[in-house]
Amino acid sequence: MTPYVTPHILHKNYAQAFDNESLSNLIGRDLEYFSQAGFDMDKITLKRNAPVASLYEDAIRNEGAIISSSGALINFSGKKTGRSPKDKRIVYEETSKDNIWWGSVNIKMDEHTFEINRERAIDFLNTRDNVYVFDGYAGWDPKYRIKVRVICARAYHALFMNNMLIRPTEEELTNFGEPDFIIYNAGQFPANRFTKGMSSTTSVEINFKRMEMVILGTEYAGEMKKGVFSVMHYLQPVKFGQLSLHSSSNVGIENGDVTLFFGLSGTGKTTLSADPRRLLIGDDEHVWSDTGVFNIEGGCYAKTINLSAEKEPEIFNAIRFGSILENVVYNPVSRVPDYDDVGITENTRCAYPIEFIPNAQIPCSVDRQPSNIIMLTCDAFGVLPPVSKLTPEQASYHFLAGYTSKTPGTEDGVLEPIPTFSTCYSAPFIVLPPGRYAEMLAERMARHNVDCWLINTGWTGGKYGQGKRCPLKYTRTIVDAVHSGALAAAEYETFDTFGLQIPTALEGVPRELLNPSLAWPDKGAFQREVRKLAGMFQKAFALYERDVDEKVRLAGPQL
Ligand SMILES: Nc1ncnc2c1ncn2[C@@H]1O[C@H](COP(=O)(O)OP(=O)(O)O)[C@@H](O)[C@H]1O
Ligand SMILES: C=C(OP(=O)(O)O)C(=O)O
Ligand SMILES: [Mn+2]
Repeated sequence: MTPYVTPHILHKNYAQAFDNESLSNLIGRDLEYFSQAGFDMDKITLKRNAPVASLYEDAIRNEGAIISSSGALINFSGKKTGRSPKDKRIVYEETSKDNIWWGSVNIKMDEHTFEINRERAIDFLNTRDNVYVFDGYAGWDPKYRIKVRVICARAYHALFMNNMLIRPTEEELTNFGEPDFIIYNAGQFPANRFTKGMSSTTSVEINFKRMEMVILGTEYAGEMKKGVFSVMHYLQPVKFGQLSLHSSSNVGIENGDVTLFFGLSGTGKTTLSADPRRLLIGDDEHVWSDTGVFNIEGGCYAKTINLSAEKEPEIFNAIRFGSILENVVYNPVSRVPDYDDVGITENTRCAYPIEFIPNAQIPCSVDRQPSNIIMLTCDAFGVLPPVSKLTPEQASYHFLAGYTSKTPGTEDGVLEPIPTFSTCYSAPFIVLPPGRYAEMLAERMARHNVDCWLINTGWTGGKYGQGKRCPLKYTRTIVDAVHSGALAAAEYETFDTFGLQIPTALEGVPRELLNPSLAWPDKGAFQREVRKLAGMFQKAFALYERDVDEKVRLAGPQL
């Protein structure tokens, strides 16, 4: 079969895009690349940057996808419905060996095993009739962006990355050239457990020397977008000298003030950054550069569990033609999604292009330094106050400690909120030693005089199972007060043991909620949980103690 190249979705004139001459260029160059990589070009049909409509058709025809009542494509990722951190590895080679933070997060893989898995992925892709290619960018700032190529067997995965990467213009696509990073996604096919270094049939691996990623044995689409983030979390500091952030970001419509929201999965980055009073720069991955802030991605990946038009209208309305709903249960007659049904997983998701959010800042970058940093934590112990103001030392301390919980479903095997210390609020994606990100953050915060807030979107009035999660409306009121300046001007009291400054009053938020010692009915139980959590902080922070200033070490909880 002759390989063909389909026009990019943004192209206005299909007829022109099928013009033979412009196509032959692409085919010539791509043929060479794909043949060299081992693709059987006589057998497979390559679909490069295929139109959304045709990806819909293929996903429906070949993968059991369904069109939802609002036009989104409902897909299923199979057995894995969250990330597989235990099966994630980085290749140990001369460029990575002295840079990477090796340890429990970054498991070593040898170069030969990578080649075996890469070949296995390509062999699998060669058994398919259709192989999808999506070429796009990561990073909205042309100075710091990279070109990413995704090669996969499912139309669903191609559409997912069409939504999550930055979509090139027709001209950019024609002149795309060699990609900087390639993802081979053969997720339907297992890794061979007898291959040296494999511990299961799932394998997600990055090779920084080859600048390639191979996925076997998991079809969870989120692995690809977080793979791109891991690469940027490496390249931005190492190659460009810029700070990559696992954060969302938005900018004030009136005064152009920029806010970064750090947070591990499920803490509220996506939910809280979609704010009708502000323009959305991005919901998950950014770079704080010398000149401002830019988004790494071209789309958002929202959790849809218990989603409602009333509570989260921007996200609810982004679920339409072109969006992908992942593992969402739907009514088989009406095709209406049931966001309350967690029968498949609690980690139900929707991936949509960022322009589906009405007040998105496009291009997704600003030439302004941040004014506020919000560190989101989801405290399952119900101990931390819903908001506290951090000193620069406390900011460094909490960033390194990264205390929060893993939310159900996002990682394989996590069934209820599990307290965790996720350094830099991005442990599953961290590549370099945490101190490197923390130093850059502290330096930038000091240089630009940024205010920092710790916001607990987790439990209040009792621990998980007893208290309740901080109602979203109060968290939104708190975030509004950060932006209006009302919080900066508030009166503060000290929250003992943790030494945190908490506002004594804030309009729209009940007084007893602001101070957890008032919210807990059982004071003795509260004190015990405070001490328990403080002890956990101290234990977790021991890892970083030697590398930080005395002042930062003392900024943590004191028993
Ligand atoms: N107080 C709160 N603040 C933020 N999100 C909340 C709150 N209470 C409940 N939620 C829910 O928690 C989830 C947060 O997920 P999300 O914003 O996607 O997190 P992230 O983008 O950090 O992974 C959403 O389902 C949201 O509706
Ligand atoms: C997609 C993920 O991240 P987030 O929940 O931060 O969007 C993830 O952790 O798999
Ligand atoms: Mn998110």
